[in-house]
Amino acid sequence: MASGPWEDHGMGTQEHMELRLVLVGKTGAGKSATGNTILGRAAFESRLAPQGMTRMCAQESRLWQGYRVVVTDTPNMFDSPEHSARSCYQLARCLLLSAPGLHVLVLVTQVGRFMQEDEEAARQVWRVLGREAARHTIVLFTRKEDLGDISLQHYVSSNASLRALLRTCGGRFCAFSNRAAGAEREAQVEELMVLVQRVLEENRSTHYTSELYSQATRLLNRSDVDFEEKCERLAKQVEQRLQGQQGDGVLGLLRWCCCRFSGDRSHMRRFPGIHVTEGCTESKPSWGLVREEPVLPLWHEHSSPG
Ligand SMILES: Nc1nc2c(ncn2[C@@H]2O[C@H](COP(=O)(O)OP(=O)(O)OP(=O)(O)O)[C@@H](O)[C@H]2O)c(=O)[nH]1
Repeated sequence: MASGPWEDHGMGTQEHMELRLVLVGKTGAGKSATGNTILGRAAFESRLAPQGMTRMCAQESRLWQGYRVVVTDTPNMFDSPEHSARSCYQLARCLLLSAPGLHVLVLVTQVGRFMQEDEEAARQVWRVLGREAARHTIVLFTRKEDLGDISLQHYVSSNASLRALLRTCGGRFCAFSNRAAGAEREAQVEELMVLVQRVLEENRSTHYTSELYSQATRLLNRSDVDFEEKCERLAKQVEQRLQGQQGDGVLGLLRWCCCRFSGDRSHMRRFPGIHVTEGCTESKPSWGLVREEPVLPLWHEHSSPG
């Protein structure tokens, strides 16, 4: 059974409790290589490829201090804002593989190459999974060796977008050199697992779930439908959800303003990207002063998702 920081999570005494980690990020960020570091073996194919190496979500696991750490590797599922059928299918596959819900979402990005696509990957994955998934997110930087003499802390504090992203993720981040081997590699895994432990503590040891995950679980219980068919069916639900959200904007604005004017900010987290420009006060609401914010969420201006 687990020892040290892992023994007291209220997760029961069952051997090999599952910890489901899902790796997401843009093409070439190092998701597969990170998965291999965590697993301690070359389980996923990791190679530089202009169009992306990983085509299908895949899952592998290892035992770690009495836990079964289950890692789901994904392709870039958010390569176009239009949400292609391929992306919806991969999202569905990812949900089915990690049902009934993920414990930790690992957002993988490269040191020195944090770009709009990384922000987009984060926003899109939270859009599909639900905004509260940010509470389960850890940002993991690959190519740690490229930092040279610069500390990771210094690196992240020098970029405003990164700072915003990390605030949204509760300040949970770490860096891997996926070229590392042996003790150095295991020390990195240990560092990540300390953050995983934090996520568990902050979420009362429960996994993250959502309506789509519930649908995935219901589908998994159907013995009359094969896995491919389950993926196809859930992909339709994913597509509908994404389409539904496009029409949710006005309703979102309305709800958001109502929350703001009533002083209740608890619902604001549900509508990331909606921002009130200067001049819109609680005593003087104005639709004209409300706009969609193209970058990360508004809540880092007001409160973190605590
Ligand atoms: N030097 C160095 N190279 C890395 C590191 N992590 C990943 N790479 C390299 O970056 C390239 C892309 O890595 P992948 O793991 O395939 O990236 P991915 O995000 O899974 O890519 P797709 O599956 O194509 O979306 C590979 O050539 C890796 O060897 C790292 O920490 N250091």
